[in-house]
Formats: sequence, C-alpha cells, structure tokens
Amino acid sequence: MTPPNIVLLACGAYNPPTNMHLRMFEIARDHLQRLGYHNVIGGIVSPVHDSYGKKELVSATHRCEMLRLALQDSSWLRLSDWECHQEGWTRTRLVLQYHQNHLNSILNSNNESPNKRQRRDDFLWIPDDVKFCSGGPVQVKLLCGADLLESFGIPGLWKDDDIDTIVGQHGLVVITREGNNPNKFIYESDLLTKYQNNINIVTEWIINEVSSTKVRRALRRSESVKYLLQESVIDYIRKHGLYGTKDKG
Ligand SMILES: Nc1ncnc2c1ncn2[C@@H]1O[C@H](COP(=O)(O)OP(=O)(O)OP(=O)(O)O)[C@@H](O)[C@H]1O
Ligand SMILES: NC(=O)c1ccc[n+]([C@@H]2O[C@H](COP(=O)(O)O)[C@@H](O)[C@H]2O)c1
Repeated sequence: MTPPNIVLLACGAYNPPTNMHLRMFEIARDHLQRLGYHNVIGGIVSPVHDSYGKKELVSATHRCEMLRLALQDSSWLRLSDWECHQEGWTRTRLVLQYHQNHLNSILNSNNESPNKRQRRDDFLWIPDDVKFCSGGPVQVKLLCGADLLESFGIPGLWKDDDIDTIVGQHGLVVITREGNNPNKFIYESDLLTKYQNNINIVTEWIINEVSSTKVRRALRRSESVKYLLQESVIDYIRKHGLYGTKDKG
C-alpha cells in the first residue's frame, strides 16, 4: 500500500500566537523525518471559533491576522480560518476530517474541473519539492502539546468516540511540555495504549515554557515580549491595543 502524505494540523486559541506555536511544527517534522517519514508535506494552523469562549479570547479576526503575520515566512505552514468561519465551535475530530477530506478531494479532482485553478491554489502552500512525495492519499494528524493530550482525561471534555477516531484514524504527534508526562498518561489509558503506534511523542529538550497566558500577562504589565513572538505580531498587538496594551505606547 502506498504510504500516505502526512499533513500536521494544530488547533488552539492562538491568543496570541507565540514562537513556540511555530516551533512545534519544526520539531515535529524533524522528529518524523528521523523516524523515516519523509512525507510530511505541510502544516495547518487552525484557530478556534470565538464561541469557544476561552478567557480573554480576542476576536478571530485579530487571531487570524496575527497568525497570518506569524506564518508569512514559512514555506510549509499555513493558516486555516475554516474553523473560525463556522456557525459555532467545531469539535477537533471534525476539523481533522474536514481538512483530510478537503485535501484528498483536491488530489483526486478531475483535471478538467472548472474549479481546477482554485483547487490547485489550495495546494500552493506545499513546496514543490515535497509535494505528494508518496503518491498516496493525505493523512491529517493532530499536532499538540502534552497538555492538550492530557486534557483527554478531563471528564466530559472529549467524546470517547472522537478520541478513538483522532488517535486511531488520524494519529497524534505530541510535543512534551513542562509539568506533563505523556508516556505515563498513555500508559494509564487503555484506549491510548491500544493505538500507541499512532502516537509520536516528540521530546522538546530545549524547554521553552512560553504560553499565550504568560505573554498576555507580560503585555498587560508592559513587560517586554520581544523574541517570544514574531516582531510583526508584537507590532500588530500594539497597533490594535490588544491585551491591555492600549494607551501604553
Ligand atoms: N510551550 C509549549 N510547549 C508545547 N506545546 C505548546 C506550548 N505552547 C503551546 N503549545 C501547544 O500549542 C497548541 C495551541 O495552544 P494554545 O493556543 O491553547 O496555546 P497556549 O499557549 O497553551 O494558550 P493559553 O496559555 O492561552 O492556554 C496546544 O496543542 C498546546 O499544547
Ligand atoms: N472535544 C473536542 O474536540 C475538544 C475539547 C477541548 C478542546 N478542543 C480543542 O483543543 C484546542 C485547545 O483548547 P484549549 O486551549 O482549551 O486547551 C482548541 O482548538 C479546541 O477546539 C477540542
């Protein structure tokens, strides 16, 4: 069977997007390549809908704009605002399925289709040299930090069925994070242990405990966030007075 082309998808609030949100993709792809997966063809960042209602969440318009700026120098990552444009919050399983179906439908689309050009454009973000290396279908895997994996254990937050599909059919790439122990968490879950082969744990040795919460706190207190976020994102935040930067110059 032809191996699938892997696309990594990360979801979150990105309130605001930090350099760690970008670095996650780089270390995940490196890790997979070292394991022999040379077919990681792209990465998608999918910010959550406004109605998710997380504390201090600024509008999706601002979060998407900040992500667009943060990603502008990346050749293989792109923003998807699909989630933000839905009627309400979308479960992550459905986000993964939407993107996987969408990318495969482009791959399989008839060359003569009237939408051919637009459909091709949907794939332009994937660099030519890595495009469709395996010739197989696209598999969209969930890329997340270990805290998101451990949130699978919070009663009522994730449907068992969704976890089954996310891990069993898509696969997980988990970046370690201070204070979490993904191996132990997997060991303690029968479901995750069953699908262990579909979970890649990437150890981040260069521990970087930046989080959007800490960045918002620093901004509110007029402390510097230089080198934690892209310069263009910092400029955007100040220009729009986000996170309490209003009137602080
Ligand atoms: N320092 C980090 N190390 C590993 N994973 C991270 C790190 N920061 C964010 N992530 C991951 O990035 C994804 C998106 O996270 P999110 O936007 O919720 O960021 P966050 O910094 O954790 O946000 P907040 O502090 O507002 O809760 C999640 O999978 C999260 O685990
Ligand atoms: N049941 C689900 O699909 C489910 C539950 C909780 C969080 N999530 C997603 O995880 C991401 C991160 O959420 P938190 O920042 O609340 O950890 C968001 O994109 C959110 O949509 C999905």
